[in-house]
Amino acid sequence: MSIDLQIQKQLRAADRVFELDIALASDSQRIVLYGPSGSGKSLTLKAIAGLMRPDSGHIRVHGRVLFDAAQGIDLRVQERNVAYLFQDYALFPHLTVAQNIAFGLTLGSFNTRRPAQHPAVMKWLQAFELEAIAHSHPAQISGGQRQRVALARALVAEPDMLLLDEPFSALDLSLRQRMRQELADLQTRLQVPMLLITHDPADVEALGQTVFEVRDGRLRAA
Ligand SMILES: Nc1ncnc2c1ncn2[C@@H]1O[C@H](COP(=O)(O)OP(=O)(O)OP(=O)(O)O)[C@@H](O)[C@H]1O
Repeated sequence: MSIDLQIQKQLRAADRVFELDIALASDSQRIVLYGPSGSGKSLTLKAIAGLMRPDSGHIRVHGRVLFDAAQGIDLRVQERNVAYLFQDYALFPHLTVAQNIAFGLTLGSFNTRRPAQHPAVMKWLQAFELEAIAHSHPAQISGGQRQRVALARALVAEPDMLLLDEPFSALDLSLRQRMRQELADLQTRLQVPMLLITHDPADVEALGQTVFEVRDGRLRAA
């Protein structure tokens, strides 16, 4: 099973209460959570990554328990072995492309001085055709290149699952189409299970092998 998740969370803000109550289990390699803004997609993704703690339930990825309220298990973000690709990619502006990718490595092997020489960093620079811009900074490269750098940084630690938050929203239309195809090809090549959240039907079309629709904090099979 790629993922087995059942979580509840109640969030209060001023006079509003939002109830998240999500249960999904799938062994698909490409899962898409699809739904309108404010439906609970990001909260679900954050719970898997360990950035939001559910009130109750459990989360298992690849058979590994990341969270289980009843058993008192709540692995730290660094222990979860899942990669999170943020909507705006969250690259470090003061680090080069190679340094950004190296940052995704576990602390023991992180070497800021010569990251472009690290075998794992070299592998991803080559895989994403980023060698020529290895020493550039994020502000000096294109949107598509930035996305590839963010993907490389997410994948360099060989995660059990790749979590993607609206990965194409920052790109213009033509690039979006191309990057969708790139991501689909990449997923086929690497066989890393991915879970993507989006409100864009074109993402569902291109990448959704298994699709769940999220409405008002709950799922319904799409
Ligand atoms: N810290 C918080 N406190 C209170 N309410 C919150 C908090 N974080 C999120 N919410 C509420 O929970 C609901 C779901 O938020 P979430 O970010 O998961 O939506 P989403 O489906 O990812 O939307 P979008 O596509 O706009 O990012 C929203 O109504 C939001 O206002």
